[in-house]
Amino acid sequence: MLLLPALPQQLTVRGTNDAAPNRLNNPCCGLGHVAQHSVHSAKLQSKAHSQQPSRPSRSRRLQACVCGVLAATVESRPTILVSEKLGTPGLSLLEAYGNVDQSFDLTPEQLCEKAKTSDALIIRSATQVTRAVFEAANGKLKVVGRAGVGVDNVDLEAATEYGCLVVNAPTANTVAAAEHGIALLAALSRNIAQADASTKNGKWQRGKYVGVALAGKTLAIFGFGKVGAEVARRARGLGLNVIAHDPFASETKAAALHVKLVSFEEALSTAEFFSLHMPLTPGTKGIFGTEAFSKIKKGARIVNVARGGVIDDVALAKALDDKIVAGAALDVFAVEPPPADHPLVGRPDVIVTPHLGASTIEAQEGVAVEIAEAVIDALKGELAATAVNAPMVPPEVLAQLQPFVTLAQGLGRAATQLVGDSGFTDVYISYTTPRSDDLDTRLLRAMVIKGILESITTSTVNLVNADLLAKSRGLRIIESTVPSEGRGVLTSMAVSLGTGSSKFSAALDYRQRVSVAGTVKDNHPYLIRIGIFDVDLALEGTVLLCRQQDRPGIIAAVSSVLASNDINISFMSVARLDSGQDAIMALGLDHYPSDSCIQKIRGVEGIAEFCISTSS
Ligand SMILES: NC(=O)c1ccc[n+]([C@@H]2O[C@H](COP(=O)([O-])OP(=O)(O)OC[C@H]3O[C@@H](n4cnc5c(N)ncnc54)[C@H](O)[C@@H]3O)[C@@H](O)[C@H]2O)c1
Ligand SMILES: O=C(O)[C@H](O)COP(=O)(O)O
Repeated sequence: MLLLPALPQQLTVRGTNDAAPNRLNNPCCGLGHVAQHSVHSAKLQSKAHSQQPSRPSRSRRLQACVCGVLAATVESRPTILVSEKLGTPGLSLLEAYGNVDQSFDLTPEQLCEKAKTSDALIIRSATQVTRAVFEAANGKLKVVGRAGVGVDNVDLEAATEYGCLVVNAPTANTVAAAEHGIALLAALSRNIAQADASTKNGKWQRGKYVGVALAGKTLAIFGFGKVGAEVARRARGLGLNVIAHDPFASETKAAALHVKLVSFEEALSTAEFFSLHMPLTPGTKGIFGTEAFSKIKKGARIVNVARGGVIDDVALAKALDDKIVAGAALDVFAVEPPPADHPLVGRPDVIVTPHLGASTIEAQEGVAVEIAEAVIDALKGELAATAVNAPMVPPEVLAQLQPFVTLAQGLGRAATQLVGDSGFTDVYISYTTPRSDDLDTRLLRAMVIKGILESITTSTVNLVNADLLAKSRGLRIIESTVPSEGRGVLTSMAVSLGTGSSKFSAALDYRQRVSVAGTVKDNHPYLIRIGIFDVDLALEGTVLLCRQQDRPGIIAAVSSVLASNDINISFMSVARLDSGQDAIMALGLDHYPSDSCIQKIRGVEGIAEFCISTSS
């Protein structure tokens, strides 16, 4: 006997043959007859008769499907911690949806403490969201929203491990950053900041602050992404010749802006001005170091509105001392604010701004709205378009896959519940689909993994971390598609686990894998195969699965035990290999049977094995 762990949804088993007589409502009423009829109906086919249980509305069920993807549903008003100044329009959106806690300048300890009770955290660049924050939150934190682009202040690995979605606002401050880059470029070429300070100091030093022209010079952009491209557009308007280095940029996009893509070395040796616009990653950290400055064109000027860490400050100070670099304009620093003894901040050949790239009224309103919407969507369980640590599923794909999300999770769970003591590492997921060539399986795969892992780990499993958790537990996911007729996205799905043993041996297929298959009918998930038996039962509620001899009386005996324990049967499905051979029966139960009832079922003659699956 096997008592299967709980399914998370409160659902009830039911069948599809709605026109069939409703005799199973009361197991004392003709159950044996109906069961016998079903058994003899077809070889390896089951007949199903059902009572329609009350169920959640379709819209609620679909909402639950999507919420399950991110496990980000929040029952009451969510708590949204805003740890840095956020534009008013974004705050208004957040306040309409949840309880907003605006707490600025938190110490790391205070942030951890607040994370324990916050569903969402909204930050800019000053808040360090470390592993400790996710550890303290322990799953409570569903989403971190970065009101801006750079997420280098968020430990993405830890966020993913804890199933916390990270979203950003990648577009609203692009122009502001580009404009700041251009402003610094102009200021740097004409000594604006130094001349301003000198003049305000009572001096009139026209000879000292002679600048250099931009027009006709070459600007090298490092990082030809959103900001880099906008800087290029503006720089060309100033008469600069623009080249760019970006290993991942498209030639077409560059050509459209009349920008030549070049190697790192060529950019260094060719340009008079440098503007940095790449993200801070392990690959770009300190990329402007001693070696780069040894190759740079003498007298170059550097603007950095990207991230402080991409420049090695000591190496730049040396290059300035050696007059290899003529000047620098820095908006960003490896540590912000920079310490008093920073090697660059106090120099007369360096101008600095306190990370102002995104600080225009327009950009701040834009990022605030962009991030508020993304965070609210995530809290509602919808997939955010600006997810940083989760696959992006386009809305149209999501709409098509929604009905299969519950099925995928249910199959993963059902298969896992049927595994014996030997465990498993190989997970085979097969999609029968008319769209075998372009089916995006990431969402369904994540939900199968969620179904599998939920019963064996305390970690939150969702679309964000499913693949990672599967890998960390040594699971090997093998996906395949089987072409089918039709126009839908999917006909059916099967999940098989590579294990030699099952607690319910009828669940083993011909390859000795625990195997279940299912489909979606009228937006409800159904099991259509267990092992080598075809069945037809809704993947919901409490189900009693029995393997028994195919002979009269057994089904009646089991239902009589249930009836004497006042357990209503809502649905049944019977399948057999051949007349007189093994058969399996699935009974939907309104209640979970008591221990004594289970003992009595165990005692029914002819029952070889049975198990109970329940959602409550
Ligand atoms: N100072 C500010 O206030 C401010 C404002 C906005 C953005 N930023 C920063 O500016 C940078 C760019 O932002 P974005 O929105 O354009 O990002 P983006 O992702 O659109 O562009 C970044 C580009 O850098 C490229 N890149 C990656 N590695 C590279 C490498 N080793 N060498 C050259 N290029 C490389 C990428 O291919 C990409 O095209 C980010 O670091 C962001 O945080 C700063
Ligand atoms: O990455 C960004 O978006 C910029 O660095 C802006 O940072 P901020 O929001 O702290 O101004």
